[in-house]
Amino acid sequence: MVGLDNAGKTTILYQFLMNEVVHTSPTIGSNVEEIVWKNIHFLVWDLGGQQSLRAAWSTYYTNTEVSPVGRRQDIAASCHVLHFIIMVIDSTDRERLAVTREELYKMLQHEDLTKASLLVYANKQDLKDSMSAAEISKQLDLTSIKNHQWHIQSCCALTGEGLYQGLEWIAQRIKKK
Ligand SMILES: Nc1nc2c(ncn2[C@@H]2O[C@H](COP(=O)(O)OP(=O)(O)OP(=O)(O)O)[C@@H](O)[C@H]2O)c(=O)[nH]1
Ligand SMILES: [Mg+2]
Repeated sequence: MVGLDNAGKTTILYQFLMNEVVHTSPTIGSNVEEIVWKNIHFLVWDLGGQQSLRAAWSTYYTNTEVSPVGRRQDIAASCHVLHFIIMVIDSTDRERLAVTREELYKMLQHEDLTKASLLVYANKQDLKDSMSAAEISKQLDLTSIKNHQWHIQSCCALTGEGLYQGLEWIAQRIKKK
């Protein structure tokens, strides 16, 4: 799970895990949690989005299924593992959408992510000056993405609205494989 700082990644992760809004501070490094939903184990890596930390994102692209916890390596070895990119966007952050776009296309070109599908969360829809998913999709030129499956989902991490619809899209993609 990637995206610029302040997008709401950590808030989303813990909303999934605990059904509540936790107090966050900017992530330095990463958080990793396992979310189980509809019998699917999502091992979610939440990466810090500050500019100085973005260069480190690519170090997570390989072997994302292997966590420091040995038990999960067993799970990874015995199960069908698929990789997804979840990109979280602060839908009010118009000024930095171009930066997000740059980071997104850099990721999609990375050789370790050629098979990854992309879920974009247009977060912070509760704020009245937020851009719609359609507007963000247009600005990011998502329709130009041909080599990756993608989907954009509007959401609000504070209420949880839209979050599971995003996971549902991932679940559907898993079923089709
Ligand atoms: N209004 C509103 N605020 C949100 C929403 N989601 C997250 N926030 C707030 O946005 C701020 C940043 O959230 P984080 O989850 O820490 O952001 P992050 O993407 O993890 O940031 P980094 O760790 O620096 O990359 C916090 O104050 C959150 O409470 C949302 O849907 N609506
Ligand atoms: Mg964070």
